Amino acid sequence: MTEPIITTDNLHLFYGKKEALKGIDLSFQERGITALIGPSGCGKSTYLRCLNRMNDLIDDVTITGNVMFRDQNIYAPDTDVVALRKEVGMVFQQPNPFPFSIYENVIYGLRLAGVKDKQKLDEAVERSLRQAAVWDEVKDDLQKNALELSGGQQQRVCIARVLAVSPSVLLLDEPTSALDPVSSHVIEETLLQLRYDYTIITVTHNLQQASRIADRTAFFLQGELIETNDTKKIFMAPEKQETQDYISGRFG
Ligand SMILES: Nc1ncnc2c1ncn2[C@@H]1O[C@H](COP(=O)(O)OP(=O)(O)OP(=O)(O)O)[C@@H](O)[C@H]1O
Repeated sequence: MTEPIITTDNLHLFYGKKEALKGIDLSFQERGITALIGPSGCGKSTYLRCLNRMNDLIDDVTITGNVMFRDQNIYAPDTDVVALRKEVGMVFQQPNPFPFSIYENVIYGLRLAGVKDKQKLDEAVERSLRQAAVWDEVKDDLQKNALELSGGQQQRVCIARVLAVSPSVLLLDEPTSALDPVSSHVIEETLLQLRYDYTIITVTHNLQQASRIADRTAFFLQGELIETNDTKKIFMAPEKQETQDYISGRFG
């Protein structure tokens, strides 16, 4: 096995005095999809947000333990958080395009990074929209306001916006839960293609979705990681009783 791309080691997180993550040891190999599952409030989103320091934006959060991205401890004081979030990008539950054109949405990060070369920007737009499987639907009207697209198209433009800055890791927080079944299916198919090139970590409430798309699955309960394994094993032969109870619908 190669070195993991992300490792968390004894990761604890407190919101004020409330401990939301209770010492999570988990690592992710490069490429492929890992699903984070578990009942509401178990800490999935909190954990995901630790991986690119999104919890920094929340008041009164205390984090201890290590989060390594390759050989870099991302909570080290000298971490360049903007550079980190370029490498470890995030897509949220609600599609959140900016209120301007599809083109400008996709190149947003590149503009921030100072890229001005029109040909480079055009290439990045086409590459990213193709990878996000929305190019054919929008290529004739890239100047259209992204807010005029359907929810599913908006979400794929948001994925393209993250891909445009060439990340290594994609974090997705319930990326389909605000979408209709057809759009959700298209996003799932898109992720199944992207898994060959990117390390994808997705939070999902939808166990069928986890079993359809994830190579590996991690089950969280009350701030603890109960079990992680190949998805087939988690669903067919979990090692822990709590996992069995959860996937068979006994709680959550
Ligand atoms: N900003 C916050 N301030 C205080 N407590 C929070 C905050 N965000 C989450 N929590 C608490 O931390 C715990 C874990 O929440 P988190 O959102 O990570 O769970 P989750 O498993 O993603 O839940 P869901 O599936 O409902 O989104 C919960 O008890 C939640 O109430």
